[in-house]
Amino acid sequence: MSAPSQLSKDPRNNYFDFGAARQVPETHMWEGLYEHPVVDGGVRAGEDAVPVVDMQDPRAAEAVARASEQWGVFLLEGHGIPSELLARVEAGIAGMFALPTPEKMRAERQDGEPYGYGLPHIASYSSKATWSEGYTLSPASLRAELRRVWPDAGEDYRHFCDVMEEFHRQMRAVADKLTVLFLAALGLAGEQIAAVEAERKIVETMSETVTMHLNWYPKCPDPKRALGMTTHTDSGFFTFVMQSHVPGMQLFRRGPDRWVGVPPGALIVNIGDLFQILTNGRFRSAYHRAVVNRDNARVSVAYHLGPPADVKVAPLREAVGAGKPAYRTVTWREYIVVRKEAFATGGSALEMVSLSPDDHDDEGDGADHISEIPS
Ligand SMILES: C=C1C[C@]23C[C@@]1(O)CC[C@H]2[C@@]12CCC[C@@](C)(C(=O)O1)[C@H]2[C@@H]3C(=O)O
Ligand SMILES: O=C(O)CCC(=O)C(=O)O
Ligand SMILES: [Fe+2]
Repeated sequence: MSAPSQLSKDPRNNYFDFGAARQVPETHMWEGLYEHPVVDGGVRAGEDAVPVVDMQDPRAAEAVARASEQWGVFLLEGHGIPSELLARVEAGIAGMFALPTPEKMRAERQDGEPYGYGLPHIASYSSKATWSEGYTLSPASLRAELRRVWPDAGEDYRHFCDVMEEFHRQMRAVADKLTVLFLAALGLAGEQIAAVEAERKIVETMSETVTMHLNWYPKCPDPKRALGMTTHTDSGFFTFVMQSHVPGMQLFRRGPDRWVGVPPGALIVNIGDLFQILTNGRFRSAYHRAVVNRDNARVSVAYHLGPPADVKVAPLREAVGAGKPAYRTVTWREYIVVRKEAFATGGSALEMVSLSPDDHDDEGDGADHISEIPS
């Protein structure tokens, strides 16, 4: 059985015990994490303030368009998910990761398998290990999946499944509403969507393919040298990230190069690479990473939405207009392979599927295309 990368780093016991670590070992020590300054992205941060979209605002679609074009990320308010549910999700996840390692390892994700306990794909693309644990789940197979952790299907199991299913139900409803806002932001009205096969397929299938990735970032004795999640863009259409009360997500922005700390509390929406392709580059995906801290362990949940793995994604006719498609057609499955290559070369996966790489301008403001993964 092959172990997830971070778990295999310590040859003495085959997993790394974060709770017992008094310092960051060489295996988990990253260079150059603070090459660029870190600034606060709170509401009063002027041009560094991460955009906020209130779903209840009659002009929400305009705000979605602006934020998706200029940042590729926004904080979502007015979504109606009770904070009490989000607190239960957080407590449930913290409880699951607090289980003894051998119990979690029963659900270890196997090579080539999409779901299970273990670090995300991108963790295996770096030689250094991250200060985190992960669990990837499909809501469709949640109960069967979690029986691997809790074979007795007792009270803890039932409670965790109930909480995560309720979270999924509510997130799915928010995703449907946000999809309508995204389409309105692109100038596509309901009748047009129904009439155009590609758009109809996207709207209908997106919430069937949800993947949840649970992240656990333990307290770290030397947080400036360790990293919770490697710098990346999400690859699907869009992702919701719930990061409760402990901050940790940072966004990379150009002009000047800096990391913007995302304030905790609200639901975060990240535009993914396939959405950038679909909108012919109008909406931009954003590089982000997760840092760790000394005083608090942190939980986050990423709720990834995208097309079925083998559906072809190409720039929408309406987004291309009289211009040219900026990207070739790709499936999500193909794109994940391209992204792995991009990590190996330090390049940009979007650029690798771009039809006119020379047209990209790498200078300028934060919305510009970034052709290398920022360190
Ligand atoms: C649906 C998915 C998006 C994801 C790959 C995956 O198949 C399941 C895990 C997701 C995740 C979570 C952490 C960061 C990320 C880049 C990774 O390696 O695994 C994302 C993937 C993605 O957005 O490409
Ligand atoms: O934990 C975070 O803040 C980031 C998580 C993330 O980017 C992801 O799971 O895709
Ligand atoms: Fe992400």
